Amino acid sequence: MRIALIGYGKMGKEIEQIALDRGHEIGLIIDQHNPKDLCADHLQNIDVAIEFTNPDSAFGNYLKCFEANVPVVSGTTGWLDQLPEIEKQCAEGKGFFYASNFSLGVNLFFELNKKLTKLMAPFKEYNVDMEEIHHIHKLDSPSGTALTLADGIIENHPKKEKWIEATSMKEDELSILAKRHGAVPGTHSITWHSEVDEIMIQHQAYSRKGFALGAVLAAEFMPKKEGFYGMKDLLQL
Ligand SMILES: NC(=O)C1=CN([C@@H]2O[C@H](COP(=O)(O)OP(=O)(O)OC[C@H]3O[C@@H](n4cnc5c(N)ncnc54)[C@H](OP(=O)(O)O)[C@@H]3O)[C@@H](O)[C@H]2O)C=CC1
Ligand SMILES: O=C(O)C1=N[C@H](C(=O)O)C[C@H](O)C1
Repeated sequence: MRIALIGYGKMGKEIEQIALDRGHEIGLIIDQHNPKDLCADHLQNIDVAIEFTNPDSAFGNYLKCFEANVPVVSGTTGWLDQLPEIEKQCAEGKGFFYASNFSLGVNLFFELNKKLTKLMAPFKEYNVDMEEIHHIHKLDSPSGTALTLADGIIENHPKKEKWIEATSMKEDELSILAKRHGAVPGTHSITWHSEVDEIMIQHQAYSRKGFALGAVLAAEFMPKKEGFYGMKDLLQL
């Protein structure tokens, strides 16, 4: 498979290594210094583009790939206000795969979070909050993963209506505390606490390898596909 890497930073480089190990070819590399190369001519022989850039660049990159009819796998976070336009283009025949987190472990953690929320919801003795810790270079906050976890709680808890990036005493608000520290690849913790005890579930990434492998597996899934896909389609969760 010929892959275009859009974004050649921490994730782009990790993905390149795994893609080469799995026998793929990197046909094009785009970063901030050469974004003009992201045009239909250069994308001609590309089977799939993998996009890991930043919240401001991602949407424009998707549209350029769509113009060239190249399906996109994207892990960039912080652009979801433009999701309706991407969904519209997918309904019209473009191919797009998005995950706030591509690791197998986090996607199992998403399911565990929903199940635990359903179990805890009837017990008013317990309230819930979330903490995420990432490296100091991260641009968006809370993380995309934290927002997916928050959706999993809000959809399954009758009292929680919205998340807030602060400590909240309000019953309808889910507090998310975002911390930035050193080179942490990504740690997410959810704590259900009562006056007498607490139950905590946590996912801690040891490196970016799990994210990168998931993105390459998604890329292998996407060539010639139309529509909007996510990890549930890939992992059949
Ligand atoms: N879904 C998931 O599983 C994961 C998602 N992420 C997300 O992926 C994104 C990237 O993360 P990470 O690799 O750590 O970030 P980095 O900052 O290390 O890399 C970003 C890359 O994007 C490039 N870039 C910036 N603007 C453009 C542009 N207009 N066109 C093309 N390339 C551009 C940068 O170029 P230059 O080097 O020249 O500045 C750099 O190569 C973030 O949004 C992060 O939250 C991260 C890990 C896992
Ligand atoms: O920026 C990162 O590094 C990460 N971003 C994703 C997110 O926002 O959830 C996934 C992972 O946590 C690493």
